[in-house]
Amino acid sequence: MPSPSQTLSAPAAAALPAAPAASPVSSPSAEPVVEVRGLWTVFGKGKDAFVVHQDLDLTVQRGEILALVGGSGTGKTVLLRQMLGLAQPTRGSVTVLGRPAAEMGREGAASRVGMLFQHGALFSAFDVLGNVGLALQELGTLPAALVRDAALVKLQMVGLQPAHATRMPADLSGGMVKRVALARALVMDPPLLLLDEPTAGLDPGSSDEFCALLRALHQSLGLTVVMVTHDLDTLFALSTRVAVLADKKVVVSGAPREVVHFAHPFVREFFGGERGRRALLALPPQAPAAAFAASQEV
Ligand SMILES: Nc1ncnc2c1ncn2[C@@H]1O[C@H](COP(=O)(O)OP(=O)(O)OP(=O)(O)O)[C@@H](O)[C@H]1O
Repeated sequence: MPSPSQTLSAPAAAALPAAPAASPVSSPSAEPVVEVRGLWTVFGKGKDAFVVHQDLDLTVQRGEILALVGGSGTGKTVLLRQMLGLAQPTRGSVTVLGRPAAEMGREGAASRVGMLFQHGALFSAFDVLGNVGLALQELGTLPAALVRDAALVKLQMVGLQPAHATRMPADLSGGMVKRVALARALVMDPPLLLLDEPTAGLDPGSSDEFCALLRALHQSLGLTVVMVTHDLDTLFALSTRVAVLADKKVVVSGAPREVVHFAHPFVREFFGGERGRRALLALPPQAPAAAFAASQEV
């Protein structure tokens, strides 16, 4: 059993059946997309200071789908916001594609990182096409027709029709809101996609469909994905690696079927029980990405 902060590495990986050769776009390579080093996040000051992250390290390699899990308030969403450059570390660094995330600026962020916020966070005053094309329109450098065409392409990519383009967010189903939000996140073709509870609020059928869409886009676009999820079905359906946030840092990371056995109260509580067993049993005998994910560094 690995010690805290340890990656489930070579020995654990060796215990797994050999993974089939993965396609080039989805294979994690030794090329970090996200590097978090010595991260401290402290809110408040003096006697009110509240430490969320304490000397946290995390590396996300190209092509991974990393699931970040942890108890409520452990700083998962804050960490995503730091990767997007929307929140600053108190100390330490968060680097995306070799540059400090905080220095990306709004346009730079949109072309490097796409974010799917929990519940979609669509602008209620704009129709579907307006929401999807917003980041391109804000650049101010493209003709309106081009922005419209690019947004239509992205709508199609997420399985929506041109007929949906003029609908308002209030007239969309939960699954459609997620798809529109995903199209918006991908409008500038970012290599990194951040997902905050991607299937929250969806019924099981819509959740499965959305997972299938995410898997297909990860494969076809060669995306690197970091997702926060409490949903075990989503975690096991998508992730190539799981990182557990507890005690203010990443206490373990590795292939999903390995991390479930890590001795930590949160891991026992999160993966234990009937739901965890069911989700684990539903895994194919050799999850394709599991073996190579097990050898990644935390
Ligand atoms: N801007 C802020 N100012 C002060 N405290 C904050 C701020 N943003 C987040 N926090 C606090 O930091 C902690 C971590 O928040 P975060 O939303 O990242 O948790 P989480 O792990 O995503 O939790 P959950 O799973 O419940 O969504 C919480 O206690 C939250 O109240």
